[in-house]
Amino acid sequence: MLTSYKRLIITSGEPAGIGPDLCLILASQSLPVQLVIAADPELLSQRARQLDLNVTLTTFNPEDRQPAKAGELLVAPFSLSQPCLTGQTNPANGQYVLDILSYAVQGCMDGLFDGMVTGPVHKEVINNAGVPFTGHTEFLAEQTQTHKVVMMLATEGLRVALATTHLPLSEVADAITPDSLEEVIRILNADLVNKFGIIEPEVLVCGLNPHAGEGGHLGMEEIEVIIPVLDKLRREGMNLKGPLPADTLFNPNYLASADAVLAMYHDQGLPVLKYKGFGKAVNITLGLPVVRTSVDHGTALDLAGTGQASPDSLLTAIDYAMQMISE
Ligand SMILES: NC(=O)C1=CN([C@@H]2O[C@H](COP(=O)(O)OP(=O)(O)OC[C@H]3O[C@@H](n4cnc5c(N)ncnc54)[C@H](O)[C@@H]3O)[C@@H](O)[C@H]2O)C=CC1
Ligand SMILES: NCC(=O)COP(=O)(O)O
Repeated sequence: MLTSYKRLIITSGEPAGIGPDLCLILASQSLPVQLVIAADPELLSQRARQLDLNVTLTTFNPEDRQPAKAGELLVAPFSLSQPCLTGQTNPANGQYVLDILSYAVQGCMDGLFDGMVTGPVHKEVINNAGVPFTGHTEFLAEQTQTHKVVMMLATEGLRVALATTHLPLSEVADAITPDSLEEVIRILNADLVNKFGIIEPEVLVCGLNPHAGEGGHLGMEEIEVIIPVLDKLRREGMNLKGPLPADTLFNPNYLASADAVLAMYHDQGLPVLKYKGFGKAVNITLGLPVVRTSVDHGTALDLAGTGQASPDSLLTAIDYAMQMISE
């Protein structure tokens, strides 16, 4: 019997951070999927020596589909602009990080890969390299010419999606318009159904202001924007609760029956999610034409090359991607 294995591209992220370490740790096990690591092979060899890991690096051949074998990494080779010092970022290598991401997403669009799993990047370094960059989420939307995507993080027992992504706090209220909120909820609802198999998802929607505006005494966005959008979508049959005060929503009574929480901004929802599941959570971009999952953590420059970085979130991200690409 001929088995065709699915293929995931893993982007190794910021070279000075723990991304390369985690890719090397992946080689400690076999998996029923082909993993291709996009990275500089010299960097991987250097980091493997630092970590005392014995890993064979083989150049990726698109004609060959084999599952990931313990002890070996398939590498799609890229070259750093300048040698990398472990733990020390260098803007000269910012474009390397972006080239890898572009290759991965284009490969997914072209059918070379079935999905992409991203290692952590350092947003500031890429900006210091002269390229405006707020995050993978926005970059991948742009590269795939997708008008709207939604960031959602998930861990055991909790999913948190965001109405806005990487925005200065001062711009958040203006960014939550009736149209944008409606689009976000439609994408979230559709992907919970289509990608997660939930028949009638229940979504808890946070207010923007303290106590969800306290009847308009602490802000008008709930009355002017959020409630009308929720009412409209409820009339179409969506199961939406809220707007609920974000400080009391994250309790077992509300969460027991919920399939996801929609927070209005990054730091309203993600601290709760990361408190519950940091290191074992996954970041998923909803609404993209390709499957993209990611680690829940950053570059952890302090841990690069030390052997102390946990691969659990990367493994969770691979696991989610495998579920999302399985037919
Ligand atoms: N997926 C991505 O590309 C993400 C990138 N970042 C970027 O990472 C950079 C650093 O961000 P920070 O806020 O310092 O967050 P961070 O996640 O890199 O570090 C926070 C703390 O968690 C620890 N940590 C992180 N990952 C770990 C792992 N796998 N195993 C064990 N401990 C781990 C670190 O040592 C540190 O103590 C920033 O530039 C940020 O934008 C942040 C979050 C996600
Ligand atoms: N807090 C999540 C995060 O910042 C990662 O965002 P992205 O790079 O996946 O868009």
